Amino acid sequence: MSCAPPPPILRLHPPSSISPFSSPRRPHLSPRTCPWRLAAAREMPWPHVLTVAGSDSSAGAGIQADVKACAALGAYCSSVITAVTAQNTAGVQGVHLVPEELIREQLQSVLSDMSVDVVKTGMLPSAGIIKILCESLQKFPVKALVVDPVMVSTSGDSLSDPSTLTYYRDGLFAMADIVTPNVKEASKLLGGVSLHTIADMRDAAESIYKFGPRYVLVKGGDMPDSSEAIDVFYDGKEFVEFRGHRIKTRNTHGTGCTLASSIAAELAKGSSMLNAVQVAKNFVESALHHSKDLVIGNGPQGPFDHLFRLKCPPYNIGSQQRFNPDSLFLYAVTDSRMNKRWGHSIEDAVKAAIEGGATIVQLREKDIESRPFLEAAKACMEICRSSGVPLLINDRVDIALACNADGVHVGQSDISAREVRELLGPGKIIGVSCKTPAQAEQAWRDGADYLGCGGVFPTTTKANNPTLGFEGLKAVCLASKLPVVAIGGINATNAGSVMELDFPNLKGVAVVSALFDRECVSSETRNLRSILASVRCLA
Ligand SMILES: Nc1ncnc2c1ncn2[C@@H]1O[C@H](COP(=O)(O)OP(=O)(O)OP(=O)(O)O)[C@@H](O)[C@H]1O
Ligand SMILES: Cc1ncc(CO)c(N)n1
Ligand SMILES: [Mg+2]
Repeated sequence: MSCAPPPPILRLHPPSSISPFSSPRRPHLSPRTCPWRLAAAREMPWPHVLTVAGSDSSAGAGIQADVKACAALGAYCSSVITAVTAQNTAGVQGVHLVPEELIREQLQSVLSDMSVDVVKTGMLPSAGIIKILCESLQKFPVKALVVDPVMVSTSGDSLSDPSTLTYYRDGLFAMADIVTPNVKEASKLLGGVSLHTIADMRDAAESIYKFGPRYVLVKGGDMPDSSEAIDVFYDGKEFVEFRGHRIKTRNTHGTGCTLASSIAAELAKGSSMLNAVQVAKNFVESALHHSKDLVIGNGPQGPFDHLFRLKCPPYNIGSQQRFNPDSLFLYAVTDSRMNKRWGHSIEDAVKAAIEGGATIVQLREKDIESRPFLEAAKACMEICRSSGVPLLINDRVDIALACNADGVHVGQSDISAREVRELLGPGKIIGVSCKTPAQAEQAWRDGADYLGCGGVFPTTTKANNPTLGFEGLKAVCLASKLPVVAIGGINATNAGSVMELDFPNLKGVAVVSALFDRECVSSETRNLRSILASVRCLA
């Protein structure tokens, strides 16, 4: 590509007159004087990412990928277009830069009006454009800046002028929260060093960090001969390797743009940087997995489906309430043998637990046939829905899907939380039983919503279940940011002492026999709830 000077194109209006409309221009409204803002009864925040990037006519990368990724992850995405490219699945056929003054104008229009949370950059083809962006960001500071230093397309075509290197290194990087080069870009930024191993990627991340960003992620999508796609993250002190399955597919056009936009969307939603990168990495991997056999175009590199989740069950993205960790407060876990012993049906047991104040229910039915289990699960769903209590199913993703349960709880020997997420989609709750910090870390990486940690006390409900004690519970709570519910041998006598531990992420207790191996489930639940509430001062 030749970036300077841009190839001539048919101009609709001369570059000197940026606005084709007659003046005066619309003024920039202040939020305080805006009449429709004053009229709004309640403002709902909408996480907002502004992408400053190039258009890709094939819509797999660039602005088009950014808008789709943000939409898929629930963020609004506005766009300042820096260049228009002619691309398809074979490569880049043409590039035309948008006049710099119009880029400045686009930045001013969006940043002055639209409460942008995070700016994400993609193709910034000229040094002048980077300079304008730096000036605009100084004038309109945002919460975070994600810089994807796009230089070459995966097809090998150049997407930026060599003079941009200095402006990236000496200007934009110092303003960035995270910089996300692929190995080729990292090499260019560092004067052509060759990167072949994870150790090389770490060295590169360390060197790029010195240009001033808060975090660096060197992406390894283009590293050859590996069953894993490994990205190296560096925060100035420690390295984290983000490892995912390498999906065998030709449809990888736009993975880099999508990763950076997904990080931006998660940051706009309030995530920490590590969490944002993990969610983004999982999102790209899932999207590639779901798109691996799609065919579009005749060239060697196709686009993938950012909106793959719309095709996943349960087809109801966005209709689910977000998981509220406080619902773990009094977690009732059913057991069919206990119900049989006391002559309770599953439905009656669940109804009674909710009457007594259970805040979440899990059906853990180990010895019941699938069909009666599903019938009972559907009846329990109705009971739970009408009382606003989430219902999870232990282990059985098929039953959870069939009754549209609120989620699934899995143990260490069940299918992984990541696979459950693939099957259930993003709106559902996933819990994982964990005994160690390493298991907790894995559950978080797999996209779990909460951890069940135990057995805290000896229990007869589960055979061969080692007791962790308070020390084991503490280790898991301290090692994880996820909410935790304690489980194992918890009853009215010892529940208070568990809640008194008062770790910030220890949200409640999960109980089986102390609720269900009793004649009157509702009064046992009520009693336990008042014990917990007296410790946590909750009514
Ligand atoms: N085949 C694959 N399977 C799984 N993950 C992949 C695959 N290819 C790339 N990734 C992941 O996608 C993300 C983007 O990395 P990549 O190195 O492809 O960026 P990029 O070269 O800038 O992308 P592009 O230029 O195509 O937009 C990384 O998290 C990387 O690990
Ligand atoms: C417009 C645009 N931005 C970024 C990339 C990198 O994938 C691309 N191919 N095209
Ligand atoms: Mg790539």
